[in-house]
Amino acid sequence: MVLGRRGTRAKLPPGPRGLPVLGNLLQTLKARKGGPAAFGFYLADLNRFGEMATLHMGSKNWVMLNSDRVIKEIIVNRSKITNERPFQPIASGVVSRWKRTLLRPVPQWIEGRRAMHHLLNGTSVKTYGEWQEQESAHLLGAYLEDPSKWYIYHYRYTVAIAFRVVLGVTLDRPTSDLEDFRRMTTEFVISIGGSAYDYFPALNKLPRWMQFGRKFWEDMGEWHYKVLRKWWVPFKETVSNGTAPPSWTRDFLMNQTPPFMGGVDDEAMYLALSIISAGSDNTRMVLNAWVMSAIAFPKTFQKVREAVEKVVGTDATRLPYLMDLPQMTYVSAVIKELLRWRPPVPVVPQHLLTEDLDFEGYHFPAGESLMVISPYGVGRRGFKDPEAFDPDRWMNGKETNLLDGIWEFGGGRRVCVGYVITQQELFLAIARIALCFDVEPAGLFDMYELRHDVRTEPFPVKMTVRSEKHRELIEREKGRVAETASESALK
Ligand code: HEM
Repeated sequence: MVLGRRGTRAKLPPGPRGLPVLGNLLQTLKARKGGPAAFGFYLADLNRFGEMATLHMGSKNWVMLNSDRVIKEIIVNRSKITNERPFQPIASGVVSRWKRTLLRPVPQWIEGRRAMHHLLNGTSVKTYGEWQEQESAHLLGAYLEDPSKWYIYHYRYTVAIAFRVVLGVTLDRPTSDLEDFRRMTTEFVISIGGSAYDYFPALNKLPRWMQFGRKFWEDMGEWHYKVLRKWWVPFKETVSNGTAPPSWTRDFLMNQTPPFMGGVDDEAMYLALSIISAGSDNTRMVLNAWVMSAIAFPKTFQKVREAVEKVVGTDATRLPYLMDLPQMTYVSAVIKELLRWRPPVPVVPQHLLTEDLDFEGYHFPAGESLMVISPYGVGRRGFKDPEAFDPDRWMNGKETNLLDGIWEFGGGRRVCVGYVITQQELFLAIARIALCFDVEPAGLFDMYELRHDVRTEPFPVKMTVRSEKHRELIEREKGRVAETASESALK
């Protein structure tokens, strides 16, 4: 959809030289295929062109926003004209049936966004804190039982919280379903900007037999739909037979007058499960990155422990709770540094400009300029020794404001709805694990290789409970919350 004035001549910031027609498309996709580290270096290198750099991506122009200042100016201060999404017939259409909120154009997005505010506003998020404390106690319990599966538990922990927030019930899905759900989320993310059809929308008008590679995306979309139904139908049955406990999905989403988006079942399913999918995978990647930081920079791990013990004491009598978050500022600084150091979302989904914009000598035409927040660009600009993991760089009095200086959650009207929940669950997991467990490398590792997509252990780590007293502390807390959290799901 193009809402702005068209036909005006662009004057765009400089960028790397590209090929005729394809522009920088192949070099960008090649960098992305090289894995998060290679892609990160590629994106960070665009800083040499300045606070903004242009990538010509087929028929589209990505304006990479590399500094805090220009992101505030363009995405936040001008959010009225920068909150649209581009037309993406594959990622949004074929793979998502036009129903995933993240990529929807404004007219279809707005109602879902309002609905999500009911779920994730400041007051509701406080209620979820108690559940997060319960789920994190089970995370520690699972670590005790079989520490070699730490990476599996990270995902269970983040899904269990999102599942409960959205559907009101404790997680009851077997590991195989969780694997499918994770794979679905990863594939969706890869589909964003992953297909030639989204860079050259004209290709979609070719006769069907000439649309090479399209079947791959169609099969993906079909499979995603099946996975979503497998999670949704049992929940819907509990709503129908009156056994579903109160939840936002049961009481708000499925019970709107007039019904949400016309009451279409798939609408509610995509919205509810998209929140679980968005809410779990990124957070688990940050937790894994924290484990990497702990083995690569053990002094920072030690400092987390000291910051926690300064508040809860050194005698293993109590765990940290959410009420401790304001005092444990170093833990908050660790979270910000993780988001800078290893951003799980290397490029924020593109924001389409809907009115022509003249900005600092450049002219960005509406409808064809895609404003792209670049967490690697911002996170590598003006930071001393940016490859080092150094939470102290965030100890500036604004540690607990996760959005200050961090653009990993996007910005403007599309900003992530779940960042407060994320902050709470990362805080609990990091503070509690650092208090109770020793984390050491169990072999060779490369601090750039987080291997988020593998099903096995991504890098070799040995987790050991610190002492008998810490074991007892975990057992006690686990017993206290046993009736309420997803204990069985953590097995
Ligand atoms: C480290 C954790 C997370 C990261 C890095 C992250 C990142 C993002 C980003 C970059 C966006 C798009 C923003 C934009 O376009 O400007 C987004 C949107 C979204 N996020 Fe998050 N997110 C995280 C955690 C969560 C959690 C915990 C939830 C829910 C419980 C959540 C739910 C969503 C939803 C539903 C959207 C789409 C919002 C819309 O369509 O308006 N996210 N997130």
